[in-house]
Amino acid sequence: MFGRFEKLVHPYPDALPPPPPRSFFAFLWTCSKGVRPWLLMVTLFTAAIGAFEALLFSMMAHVVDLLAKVQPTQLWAEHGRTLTLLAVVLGASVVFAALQALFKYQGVFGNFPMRLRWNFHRLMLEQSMGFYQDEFAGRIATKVMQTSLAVRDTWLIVTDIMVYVVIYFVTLLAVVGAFDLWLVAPFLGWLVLYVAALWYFVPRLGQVAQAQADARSLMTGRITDAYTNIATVKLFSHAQREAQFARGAMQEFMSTAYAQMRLVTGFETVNQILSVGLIAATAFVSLALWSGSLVGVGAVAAATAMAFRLNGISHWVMWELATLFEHIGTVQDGMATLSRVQSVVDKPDAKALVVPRGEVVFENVVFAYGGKKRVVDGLNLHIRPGEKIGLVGRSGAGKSTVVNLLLRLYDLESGRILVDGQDIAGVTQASLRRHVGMVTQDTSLLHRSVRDNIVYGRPDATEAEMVRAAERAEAADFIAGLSDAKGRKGYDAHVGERGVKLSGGQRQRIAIARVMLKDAPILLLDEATSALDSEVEAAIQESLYRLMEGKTVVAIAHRLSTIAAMDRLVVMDQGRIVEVGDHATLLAAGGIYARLWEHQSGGFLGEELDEDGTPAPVTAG
Ligand SMILES: Nc1ncnc2c1ncn2[C@@H]1O[C@H](COP(=O)(O)OP(=O)(O)OP(=O)(O)O)[C@@H](O)[C@H]1O
Repeated sequence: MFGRFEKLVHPYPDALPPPPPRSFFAFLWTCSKGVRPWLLMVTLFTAAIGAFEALLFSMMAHVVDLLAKVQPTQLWAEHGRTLTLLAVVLGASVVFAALQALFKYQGVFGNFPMRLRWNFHRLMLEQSMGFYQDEFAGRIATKVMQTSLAVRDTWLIVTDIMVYVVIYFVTLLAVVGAFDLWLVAPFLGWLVLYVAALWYFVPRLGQVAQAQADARSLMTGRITDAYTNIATVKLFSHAQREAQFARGAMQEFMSTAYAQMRLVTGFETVNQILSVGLIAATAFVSLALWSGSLVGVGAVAAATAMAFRLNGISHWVMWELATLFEHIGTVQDGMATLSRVQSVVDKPDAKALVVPRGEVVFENVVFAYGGKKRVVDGLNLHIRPGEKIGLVGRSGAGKSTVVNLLLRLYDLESGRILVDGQDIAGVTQASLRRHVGMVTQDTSLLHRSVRDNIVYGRPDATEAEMVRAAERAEAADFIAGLSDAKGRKGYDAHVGERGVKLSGGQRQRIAIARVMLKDAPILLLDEATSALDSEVEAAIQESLYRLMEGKTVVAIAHRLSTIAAMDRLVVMDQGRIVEVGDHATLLAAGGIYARLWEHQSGGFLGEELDEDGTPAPVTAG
């Protein structure tokens, strides 16, 4: 039976929804897709329960009146049917409450936020690199988690708790009104004052909660920052300073906590005064009516009991309203990120890229990060199928940017990039990236096993293919010796967050193995061997050359010796190509390349290439 209700809302729908709208109510409404019928069921049963609770007092009054009139020995004989009916009504209320709980807890409570997380997470994975460079990864994750919960709670507070309160109060007025209209007066008077108190306190509590959330994230941010950069903190012996820095944020948090607690004490007191006033007024009015024989004892008991019960409810409502404001704040905050329109998107008619040859053409490519200064400025380059290009230039010349543009991590300002004649802006991003293998300078690995990290390049690869790739990347030997804290060894060992448990060179070799396994026709190497020592580099260079066979390659390296043997070297400066040629031609030309080479080789400008065409390795200066 639970299972049936648990399956009402599918937490992982297949279809990826478009980014939700950016206005608050539209956002909430869109988020509720797939859950609405069940939210409505919760509302209906809650309304029934609210009405029932108030009617319970009327039933109680009825029983009390019976007791006042009937002889004890005659009670069952005369009123047995009425009492049985009351027992049946009570029993029915249990069924209502159970159904409400099933819809609410089994149907909505867990599934609704998980459905939102699943959708938001997939939307975030589709976001461009630019998006992630503007936002902290941790903040995005927090927004995905928190906003999902806040959307659920906003819906539930409105459709469940508020409905309960309204129905309860309306029924209550009807019940006391049925005793005598004068009895309605204390409750209405209380309502006016209570709403005025809410009017005053709830927005203030909402504001202070918002300030507190900001102060909390500042405090957490400072503390996390210190832990993340613990090496720097220790290196400079700044533990004290860090502690003081965090204390500043803690104090800011405390000031919001004090402000909040003042409001709470204020409201608690006002609420208590109102409740006592209501009980006293109800007792006074009902007793006065009873003295005039206008109502029975039952009405006095029921009206006073209702006044008592309202005391508890009024408390609860204030807190629910205050958290509602907090949730609204969280939703509004998360909305800005989660409803961001994706910037690099597949065209509706995008086809899969086909790469029979591997020709790459840059045509008048212009690009600026965030539309500001041009980082690539009118770049034209024709890379023939199977050609190996070395991209050279000073730091900041735009080399990595060119490589990122070929992967379509960003969209161009103008111009086109063609792969085998197909504009990469018109093909699906997934198909483009399937055809491109890339090894970058700072490889971070996923916190999974070594095997999982390598087969990330080709999930359907066999074990033998995976091991072969590791061997070719000179990684097999050190992998055999790996073990993690849980005793997993070799390819099963987990590598730690971002691969921190491995050395830079080891990480790099796993990354190279991954790309070897992927075996894509276009290969991009961005400082691929920079983290390796000379011995390993020499060994890997061999396998990289093997990897490059038959592929179109664009390689960036600061250590020019590693790319000097490429078919063509392209020298960039300030986003433009300034020199093109092979190693010898560029040296002879005496331009930027010759100067860079001179720096690195200590002035041996005319250095000869080895027999195999590779210049003797030199270390960067
Ligand atoms: N995500 C980014 N947002 C804004 N500007 C960026 C971004 N990435 C790079 N830049 C800027 O673009 C310019 C080119 O950077 P790029 O990384 O392409 O140079 P590079 O030639 O690869 O340098 P290096 O050799 O140091 O890696 C630099 O001025 C850099 O500051």
